Amino acid sequence: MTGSPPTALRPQHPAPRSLRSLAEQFGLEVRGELADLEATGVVLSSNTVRPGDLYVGVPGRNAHGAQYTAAARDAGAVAVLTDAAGAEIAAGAGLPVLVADDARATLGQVAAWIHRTAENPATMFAVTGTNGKTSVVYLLYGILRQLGVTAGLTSTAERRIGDEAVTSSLTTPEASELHALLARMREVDVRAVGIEVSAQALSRHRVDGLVFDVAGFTNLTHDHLDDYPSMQVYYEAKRDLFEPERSRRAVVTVDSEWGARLAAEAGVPVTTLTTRPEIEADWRITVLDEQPAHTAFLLEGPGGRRLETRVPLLGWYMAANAALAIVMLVDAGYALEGIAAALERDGGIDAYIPGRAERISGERGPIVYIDYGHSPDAFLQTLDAIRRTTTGRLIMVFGADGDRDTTKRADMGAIAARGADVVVITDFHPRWEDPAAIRTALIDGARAAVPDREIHEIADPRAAFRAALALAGDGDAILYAGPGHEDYHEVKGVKIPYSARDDARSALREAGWPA
Ligand SMILES: CC(=O)N[C@H]1[C@@H](OP(=O)(O)OP(=O)(O)OC[C@H]2O[C@@H](n3ccc(=O)[nH]c3=O)[C@H](O)[C@@H]2O)O[C@H](CO)[C@@H](O)[C@@H]1O[C@H](C)C(=O)N[C@@H](C)C(=O)N[C@H](CCC(=O)O)C(=O)O
Ligand SMILES: Nc1ncnc2c1ncn2[C@@H]1O[C@H](COP(=O)(O)OP(=O)(O)OP(=O)(O)O)[C@@H](O)[C@H]1O
Repeated sequence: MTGSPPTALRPQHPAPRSLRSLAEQFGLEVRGELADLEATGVVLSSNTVRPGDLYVGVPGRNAHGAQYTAAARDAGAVAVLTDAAGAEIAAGAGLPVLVADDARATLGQVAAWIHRTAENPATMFAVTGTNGKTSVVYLLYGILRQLGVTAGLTSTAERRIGDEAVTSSLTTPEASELHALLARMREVDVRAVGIEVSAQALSRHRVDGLVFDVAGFTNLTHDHLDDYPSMQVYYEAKRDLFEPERSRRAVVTVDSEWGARLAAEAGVPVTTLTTRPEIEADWRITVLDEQPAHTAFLLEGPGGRRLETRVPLLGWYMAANAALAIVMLVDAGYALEGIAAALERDGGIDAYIPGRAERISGERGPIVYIDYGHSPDAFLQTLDAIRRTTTGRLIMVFGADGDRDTTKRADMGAIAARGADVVVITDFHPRWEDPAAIRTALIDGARAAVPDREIHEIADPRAAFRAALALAGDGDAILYAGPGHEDYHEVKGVKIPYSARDDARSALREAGWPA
């Protein structure tokens, strides 16, 4: 990994594609002269144009992308693809214009064509659900490596090819970035790819132009109700992944009613998986042992197939995530016996998931977990998992996103107050909102649920974590939920450097504990 990673991974030896053929292939209206022009890439932002790229200008919340055609031209774009309104805007910029009815809806197929995604031999795995997507993608990646398979992934945290990684901005990249990433993976002979697919990605055409070999579903709980008017509409956005246009087959966790509905309504063959003894499913997970540093489980499937292993992470749900990854591999054609042998050889699953219940404390002192959970169910599950493996007190530090689903704040406060002995409420990406008002919403939720819970309100996250640490001793646990792998705080449009993991390590050392 380099010190200053590039923002996107692209093929280093792209094969040029004729723009005239592209226009014919996709029935695009051409304004201007294409002559023998060729494109070697396709991008959605003028800021990422490289010479030879096709720039795609789509309407956004703030601007029409066609407004940046001149900037794209100056950076070396050979043409612009946009809609009718964009074509008017781009007219004076001196680039040939390709016109589509809906440029964003065309982008996926165009990017797939330019990067020849259909010829990519890698097995493609998609993972969706409210919580657990990143975890499953890293677990797939880890197990594939244990099997000796060259693997890649894209997640909320990173885009990763072997040991090369860049930091992600979106959970699921825009289609232009995704197909370029897959082309780069093909150049280095990646044979299997795990792709985290958000509901927003499905709604916004980011995974168009790709048919996944196996799609996996974790769960569906309250989140993103700023983007979707109801849980039903949020569910429908996810369900779209489980249609033949997007996937060949699916593995669905049926612990929840949403999962059971999905298994019944999916348009592709479904294999089911559960952790609950009372639910019927093809595969069943039984948790055998829960420890702060690992969870052991038994996976049993059709025809008496079994696999007993452990995942180096806290919580029953990590066993569920690991089992989902294993069943997805089996459905893609990897032999369960081969997986079992590789895991046994290595003493269990070998995976590192940045900032997911990541233990950053040493052998002595309070156990400190930094987690990315920022939804009510994620809080519930992580608190429960820590409670089950901790003898001492449980102190939780958290805040809530500004300018995101405000309806979940009261629940987040309530769940924290019920699950933790002490709650420390702090700031977390206030963005353009008043941070004090966000804290108040969380505190009100907490007080309504448990009026006498010990609650501290400390705006500065560094001070909040140190206050939590001052209250903790050997045998106690601190859950700092929200920041996970992130290395910034977003305040009024500015990303201020802040790594909860680094800061918590420093705080532990300042307090005389190993970290
Ligand atoms: C609401 C939404 O989806 N917004 C996305 C959208 O931004 P926007 O509509 O504000 O874009 P805009 O600023 O109006 O610009 C319009 C166009 O001009 C282009 N432009 C703009 C400026 C410039 O100098 N040059 C240029 O080319 C932009 O790239 C864009 O294509 O297009 C941008 C470029 O692709 C995205 O980065 C941006 O995602 C934002 C950051 C976002 O937060 N999206 C969220 C909703 C999201 O997708 N989240 C899920 C979360 C998953 C989870 O938690 O599970 C995800 O998958 O990440
Ligand atoms: N299977 C699961 N069921 C419930 N909660 C889970 C599960 N897996 C993970 N979590 C919780 O959700 C948090 C986020 O996990 P993860 O990053 O894997 O989910 P995600 O779906 O990728 O989230 P995001 O889309 O926000 O990146 C974890 O730290 C944990 O608290």
